[in-house]
Amino acid sequence: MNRDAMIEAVRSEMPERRWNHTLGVMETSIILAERFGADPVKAEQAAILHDVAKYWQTSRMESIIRQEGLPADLLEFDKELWHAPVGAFVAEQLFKVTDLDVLDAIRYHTSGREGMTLMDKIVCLADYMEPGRDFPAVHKIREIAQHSLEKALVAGFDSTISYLLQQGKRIYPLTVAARNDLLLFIREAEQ
Ligand SMILES: Nc1ncnc2c1ncn2[C@@H]1O[C@H](COP(=O)(O)OP(=O)(O)O)[C@@H](O)[C@H]1O
Repeated sequence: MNRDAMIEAVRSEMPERRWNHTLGVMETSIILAERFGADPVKAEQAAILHDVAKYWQTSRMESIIRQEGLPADLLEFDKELWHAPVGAFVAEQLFKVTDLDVLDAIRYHTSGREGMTLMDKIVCLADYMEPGRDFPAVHKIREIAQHSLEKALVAGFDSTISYLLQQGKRIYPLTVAARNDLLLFIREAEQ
């Protein structure tokens, strides 16, 4: 599917507010890709599709998770986490995306994972810091992202984890693994 058709199809899946967020993630993903040496075309494609399943009914997402063998442990955590792996499934099956870099960046854009690729990091960070975002740590995250993708992402995960702790909610383990791994990556890069 070409870029314009993809944009129109994704746009029709969400309210205008969320589409504006997607536009922000597209713009920010391109900037980060250029800054940190990734392919901006792939980064933009992952950004266009990252929230494609965000407004799908819970029951529809649950069926896909169960029937398509997506990680079953997702079902024990906040439903907000489901749209990312379901989105990767939709990108592959309905939008015919074959590039694993793009599919994984969609799949892990909310949770992160151990061993995040450059593309995973870019889309996940863009989701945190696109211009429409407004939460206490966002200014700091944008500032850190001027020089370090990994440090900015750790700051993003820290804000999510703090929020979840404050709310007494469960933390999906992939996010903890992602944060631990990024801290190791940063330490090794500085040695
Ligand atoms: N690691 C996690 N464990 C549990 N819940 C999470 C985790 N990461 C995100 N969430 C939940 O998912 C929500 C939405 O995340 P995200 O998709 O990044 O937000 P948005 O809908 O603003 O794009 C968070 O506010 C939080 O409630």
